[in-house]
Formats: sequence, structure tokens, C-alpha cells
Amino acid sequence: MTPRHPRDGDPLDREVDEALALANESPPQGPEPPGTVSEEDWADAALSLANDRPAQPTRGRGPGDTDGPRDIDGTRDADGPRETGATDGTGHTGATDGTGRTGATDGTGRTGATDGTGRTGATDGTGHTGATDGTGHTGATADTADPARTDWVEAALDLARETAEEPAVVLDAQGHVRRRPEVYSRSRSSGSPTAEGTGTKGTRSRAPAHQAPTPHPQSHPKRTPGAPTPRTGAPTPHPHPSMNPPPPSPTSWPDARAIAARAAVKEAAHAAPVMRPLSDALGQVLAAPLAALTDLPPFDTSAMDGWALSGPGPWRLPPGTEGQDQQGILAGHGGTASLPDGHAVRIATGARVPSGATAVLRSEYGTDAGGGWLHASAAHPVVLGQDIRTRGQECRSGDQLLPAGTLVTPAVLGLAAAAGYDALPTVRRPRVEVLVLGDELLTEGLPHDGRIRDALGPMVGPWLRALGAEVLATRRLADEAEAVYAAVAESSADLVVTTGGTAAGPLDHVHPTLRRLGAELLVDGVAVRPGHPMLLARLARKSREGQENQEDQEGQEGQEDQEDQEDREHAPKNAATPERPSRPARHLVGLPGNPLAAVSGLLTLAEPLLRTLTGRPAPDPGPAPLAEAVQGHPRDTRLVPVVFRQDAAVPLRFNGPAMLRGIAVADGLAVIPPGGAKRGAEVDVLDLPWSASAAGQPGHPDQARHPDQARQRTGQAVDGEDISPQEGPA
Ligand SMILES: Nc1nc2c(c(=O)[nH]1)N[C@H]1C(S)=C(S)[C@@H](COP(=O)(O)OP(=O)(O)OC[C@H]3O[C@@H](n4cnc5c(N)ncnc54)[C@H](O)[C@@H]3O)O[C@H]1N2
Ligand code: MOO
Repeated sequence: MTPRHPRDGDPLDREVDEALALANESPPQGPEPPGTVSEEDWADAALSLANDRPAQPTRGRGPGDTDGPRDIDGTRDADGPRETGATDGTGHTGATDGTGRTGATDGTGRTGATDGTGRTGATDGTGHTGATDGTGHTGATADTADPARTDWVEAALDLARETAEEPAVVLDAQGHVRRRPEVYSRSRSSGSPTAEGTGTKGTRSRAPAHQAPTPHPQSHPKRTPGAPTPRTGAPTPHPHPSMNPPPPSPTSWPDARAIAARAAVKEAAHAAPVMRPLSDALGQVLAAPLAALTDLPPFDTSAMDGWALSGPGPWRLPPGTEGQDQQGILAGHGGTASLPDGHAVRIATGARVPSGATAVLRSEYGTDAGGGWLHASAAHPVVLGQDIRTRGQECRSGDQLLPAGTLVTPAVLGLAAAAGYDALPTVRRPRVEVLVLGDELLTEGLPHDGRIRDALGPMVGPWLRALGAEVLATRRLADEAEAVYAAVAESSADLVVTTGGTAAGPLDHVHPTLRRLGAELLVDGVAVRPGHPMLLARLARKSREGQENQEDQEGQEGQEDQEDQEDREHAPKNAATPERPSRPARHLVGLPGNPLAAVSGLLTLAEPLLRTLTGRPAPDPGPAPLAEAVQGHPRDTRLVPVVFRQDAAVPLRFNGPAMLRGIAVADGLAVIPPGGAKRGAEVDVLDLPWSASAAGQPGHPDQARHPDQARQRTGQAVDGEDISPQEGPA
């Protein structure tokens, strides 16, 4: 397709523009205008209001201009309160005001949850706004508000207000909701991971968790606009007693990543390195530092075709060797006689320089003067040592060339071969099995009869492979408790990754399976959007003895025997094989079924876990400035696909939990803190396994972050090319 605003410049820019335009539904001005309410919906618009972010324009939509994903996802991607609120009871989502405009605006440019009257949403039901600016334009009122929506907005504000000691939200003199940013951070740093069913509600402030939250506003006397939310220590009835009790409080996103990175430390230590021939080592990780087995170069070599010289000229050539067609000393030949002072001998590039030689004269700079004499041209006086690569110039035998944890790239293979290696000690690849849950999933053809294509089966395995795992299998399972239980119980993998079934619906079998298996839930829900139902569990491996007593475990037994045998075959011959104390645990990462939520789970839990198991160093993504403001969730981190343009991260619009269109063209996922990030704010960007820096040498601080930087780095490498003093300019 043709971009609407083709840019001058290189074809790469144009390609990126085209991809961006596609990913952004070809908006006339490229990516989403700053602050546009994305697919995440009306609910977030109201929460944004509660977070007191500036008014943000919303793109107008004509009547009948529907937004499929918004209609669908707005009602099913949200959590409980949002689901209520995002629906106006007419079958329209709250994101629509009935005029064809999206609901996040009141038509004045002010944001808020529109009620169809031109006024916006969060109301106390009295006609007074819950959070008004006093101008009548606000934010948060509706005389005619739908009761369900009112409920929801109250619930959202309640969440925003919920506090232990200090009010999370206060209204200022104008009635704007002001919040203290820190009270939204659900840091669990002091707590251990919550086991399923035993978790206490996480602290939302710095106050101790045992303090009672603020009562729901419906149980309050009406507030006067502008008045601060009253403090209270009284216990709070749940706002909707008919609802199920809330799930255990989620782990904060940074804590979840840290827990996942630590979860398999013991298992990583347990795994013996695997010796792989160079031909089979690409993409593996070095289990030990790469130390040179030889000097490089191993002997003094000629850098050019020409003559090896001894002392100042002119030089006498060996009798009978005059003429350009004489070969002299060739590469790959053994020792030659010493070169006496005042003599020269023809030599080829790479050939061993004879002892006594003090320089090499390139063939184009010397003249065979006849009579057995060689002269250097006056324009190229000979410098001592020129065009000789001296032994050990690059490294001495025993020098450490690369640290453990280095990714084996083609260049590493070349270096290892040059340094004398036939095989490399590599970290054993963790074995992973992917279980795709969902009766609604089709493996081919077009969606039909309520069934959709499985987007995760084709994606998750290769993604895990890119993270260094060996994927044993991707299996599609019926939504049956026994099938899920059997598959998890019998898996021999170090890591089982499930997709779907993490929530609490009737067919969500992951939690019940983990309960039956007595798994330890290290992470059960994460304060991140999308992806909040993701989980990480530790499962016991059945002991060898245990299996022998169980006939139905024979298959697994055989498989583990085979694994052990493979380990032994690959183990370094001279390496001391550590005694294995016991079979280590295995892990399960439960990815939510919504596809972008599953990606979020891959980067939040699977990546750190596999990083530990594969011995790779932690990436150091470093911050990047946002090209546009990004709305935040009030409590949770958001992960938003971005592309790098110039030096900034441009958020992509197709970032809904069920969408892959943004991530498919993204360079990374921006980490948006609770409350959102302004234009220009520096945010971390998680690399994708195939993005520029991730493909670079791990551990190198100057990894390129994006194409611009990659280009820069290449330029630096060329400019700074190491030209040895002995060789002279080529
Ligand atoms: N009452 C609540 N319901 C839900 C909540 C909640 O907090 N309370 N959270 C929602 C969120 S957020 C997510 S994410 C999902 C997670 O649910 P599951 O992990 O149990 O996933 P499923 O229900 O199986 O599927 C969700 C969604 O994703 C589609 N899906 C599943 N697998 C695939 C696949 N391989 N390829 C493409 N699409 C897939 C599935 O059809 C559903 O549309 O729970 C919400 N519910
Ligand atoms: O948004 Mo859910 O968190 O789709 O994963």
C-alpha cells in the first residue's frame, strides 16, 4: 500500500511507515494522536479522569463507523468492574455515546465517560459529579447515567480511592481528582509470593496490609464536591455482595519478573553443560568462558603478497627466483630457512614469515631491478615491522576471549574455531512443552461457527525457542479437566507452558490442575495489562523411585533415561560431572488465552525464567522517550507495543489484549507505569527476542537498541577499525 504521507528518505523509513500505517489502521497522520483512547476503552478513559490526566482528544467517528475490536473487547477484556461499566446496557459498549462518537469525549475535547448527554461520566447519582471541575464539563457526572455504569464508575473511583492510612484520592478545590502516585504501587517487596488461596490482599499503599480499606462510597454519606474523601478505618463490605470474592491480589509486575528470574536458579545450577560440536552450537549459550587454546596469530604471518625483507634495502633475491611468477613462501607451509640481513624472499599473504625478516614489502611497492636485486619504491619507504602480523597480536593462549553466557553466533563460531576449539561447552537447553487449551480453536482454515484460529500454537513454541528453549512439543488439548491434568502431570519437560484456561471460568482447568498436583504457586496473577491472569508454578518432579512404582509413568521414565543418557553423551569428557542430589523441580507458566496477554506472559514470566535456565545475562533495556503520551492503568503496569522512530518509542494503536497486529510490527513493548506516561517520558522498552539488541552479544553495554542505533554502531565499527601499526593502511 502507499503511505498517505510518503516521506523522502531511505526505503527502510518508507517500509516502516507503511507497516505503521497498516498497524494503525492507516490513520491520516501516521500513528495514534497523542492521548487517543485506545482499544482499552471507555473504562480506562474514566480511570484516566480519576487519575487527573489532561483532557485528550478522541478521533471522531461517523455514525455507523464501528470499531469491531472495541465493541467486543471493551466488554470482555476488562476485569469485573470494567465489564459492567464498559457496557451501557444497550448492547453498546460504554465507549460509544450513541451519537457515533466514542465515549471518551464530551465533544468539548474533555475526556471522560460520556453519558450520551454530552456530559461525562463518573457520577454519584445525585447529579453532582463525583469528580467535577466545577464547570459543568466534567468529568464525572450524569443525571441520566445508566445505573450499571454508575456502579462501575463508583467502583473504579473506589479502587482509586481505596486506602489504608492515607487517602489514595483526594479532590482539590476545583473538584479534580488528585491522587498520590505512590499509593497505587502495589509493591509486594516485603511479601513472599502468594500461594493460591492463601494470599492476603496486597497492600495498595505503604501502610501494612492488615489495615482495612476505605468503605465503598455507596456506604458513605454523599460527599460534597471538592471535599476530601473521608478517612476511615472501618471494614468495608464488598460493593457487590453477589459477586465472587476477589482473586488473590496480583503480584506487581517488577516483582513477578524478579520471582520468575529466581525461580529456577537451583535447576540451572543442577544442569550439566553439554559439549556440542561447532556445527551444532549455533544459538546455544556458552556454559564456560571461552579461553584461547593458542596464540592468535599462532605465528608471525605476512599480511600482504610481496617480499619478506631483512634489514634495509636494496635486498638480494635468492638466485634463480627473479620475476613476478615466482611463488616463494606460500601460506600453509611449514618452517623455512632464516632470512639473512640484506636479503628478500617472495611471500604470500598468510604465509609464515621467516625468522630474520623485519618487514614485508607489498608486491606493488617493490621493483625487481634485475640482476637479483629488489628495490622499494621511493614513495613507500619501508617501516620496520610493516605488513607483518606478529604472533599473539590478537590473543595469547589462555586469554579469555568471551565470558560464560555468551550467545553462540556465527562470529563466535568463527572465533572459537580460530582459537582452536572443535566443540563448545554449552548450557543445556531447557526442555519446554506447550499445551494449548481451548475447544474453540481451529488449526486451519477460516473461523466459523464461533470457532477461531489458534494464534498461540504457531507463536508460543517459536517464541520460546527464540528465548533459548528446546521445544519438545506443542499439543492442543480439549477443555477437559482430565486431559489438562494428565498432560501436565505426565510432562517430562523442565517447563510446561499452557495457553488459556488461566481464569476462573467453568472450563479454566489450569488452577484446578495445579491444585491437584500440589503445585506451589509462585505468581498467581500479575498487576499488568494485558495479561493479568498469568501465573507461575513450581511442580515436583517425580522421583525415579516413585516412577518405578507407577506403571503409568513408564513412558516418562524412559524419556528421562534418554535425557540423562543424552546429557552423559554431551557432557564434556574431562569435565567433572557433579553429583546430582535429587531431580530438580519443574515449572509451569500459565499464559492467558488472549493473544497479546499471552505475549505479556511470555515476557513477564517465561523470559526471566528461561534466561536463568539458559544462563543468559539479564538484558539492560534502558529507557527510551515516548513519542506520545500513553494512558495508564490506575494500578497496573501496561505493556504497549512500540516501534522506534528516530530516538523515540512510538506506541502502536493495536494494543488490545486480543490483538497481535501491533506486536507483529513492534520493536518492543514499552513498560507504562501505573497512571500512564507523558509524551517524552523515559520508559523501559522490553526487547523482543528478535529485536536488534536482543540479537546482539549479551552483556555488551553498547547493544544497539533499534535500527538507528544499529546503523550508528556499524558506523562506529567501520570508523574505528583496528588497523594494526604493523600493517599500514590497506
Ligand atoms: N470474570 C472474569 N473474567 C475474565 C477476567 C477476569 O478478571 N474476570 N479476565 C479476563 C482476562 S484479562 C483474560 S486475559 C482472560 C484469560 O482467560 P483464560 O486464560 O482463561 O483464557 P480463555 O478464557 O481460554 O481465553 C480467553 C480468550 O482468548 C482466546 N484464546 C484462547 N486461546 C487462544 C488461542 N490459542 N489463540 C487465539 N485465541 C485464543 C479465547 O477464545 C478467548 O477469547 O480471561 C478474561 N476473563
Ligand atoms: O487483558 Mo487480559 O489481562 O486480556 O490478559
